Amino acid sequence: MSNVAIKDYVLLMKPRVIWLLVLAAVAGYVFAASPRVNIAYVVELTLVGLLSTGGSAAFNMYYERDIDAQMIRTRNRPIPAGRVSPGNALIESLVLSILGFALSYLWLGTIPTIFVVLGWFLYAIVYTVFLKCRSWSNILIGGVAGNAALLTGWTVAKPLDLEAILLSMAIYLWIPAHIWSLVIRAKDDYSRTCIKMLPLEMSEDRAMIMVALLNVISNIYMLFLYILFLRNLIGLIILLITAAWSSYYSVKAMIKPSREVFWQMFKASSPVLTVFLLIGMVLSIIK
Ligand code: HEM
Ligand SMILES: CC(C)=CCC/C(C)=C/CC/C(C)=C/COP(=O)(O)OP(=O)(O)O
Repeated sequence: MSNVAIKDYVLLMKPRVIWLLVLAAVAGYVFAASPRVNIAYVVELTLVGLLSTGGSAAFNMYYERDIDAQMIRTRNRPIPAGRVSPGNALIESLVLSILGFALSYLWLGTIPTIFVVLGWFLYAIVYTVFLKCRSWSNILIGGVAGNAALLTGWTVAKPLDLEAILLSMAIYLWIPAHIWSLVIRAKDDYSRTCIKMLPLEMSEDRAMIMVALLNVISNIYMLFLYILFLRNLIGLIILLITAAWSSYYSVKAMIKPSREVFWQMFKASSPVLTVFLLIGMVLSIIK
């Protein structure tokens, strides 16, 4: 198999995206296990996370190959570009996913595996197959898969509890601004497809105000969690700076709305969640 082909089979896993899902799962574990963190579980969660989220992403690319061909952002993906056959992509998806589920059960146990399978099913089947072209509520239901990623890690160390749910809600509340900021910026692209997204069902001005506000609400919620659970001034200041940077784009969008500022908001979304998870892990271990 040539290097090009291997690269395309890796691209089917959406590596630019799933690394943060794996970090969410590892962070869930560290939040629950601190200060007694078992590196073996961190490695196992990383491998299970890569396999299961990568398998779900490959299934999404297989199932949505016709939609991907319609959007400028996605038409050069391996299947619409003709570099990987749909059949091979489906095989990769199923092999990765089943291996991920099996290793999760062997290494992590029943409850974490339930969250892995739940996350996979919510994203690959409920969101991708049933809702994406049927209702703008697709991300409100599919977004629970984001909770599942963090809860997979948490339940390796502790039973599910209110703290776990509140922490996982940082991801759930982060998703709408994360995806809808991209939808606003790529409105013409999305409008060519069957995909339903709330910003496409309302005036652009109202969509911009809604997403700008959701972005600020998501940032405030993450700061609230730090104050509630971590109470570390340095960590709070670091998150505050990151959240302020992200919220700056919301303020900019409110003053002078433009599609470009929503691209900047989208690109700022992952760093905010990354800082929240990373600093949260460090503070959990040292507190
Ligand atoms: C229903 C839930 C979600 C939807 C619909 C969604 C949608 C998207 C889309 C359309 C992209 C652009 C992909 C591309 O063009 O390659 C993206 C990028 C990304 N997503 Fe999400 N996402 C969701 C949940 C999540 C979650 C839960 C995480 C992590 C915890 C995440 C992490 C990322 C990252 C790291 C990127 C790359 C961002 C960048 O390029 O700067 N997403 N997402
Ligand atoms: C535990 C587990 C397996 C969880 C699954 C996690 C999860 C929430 C995955 C969503 C991340 C992702 C690849 C979104 C792309 O959305 P999209 O398909 O709308 O993006 P696209 O338009 O770029 O294809």
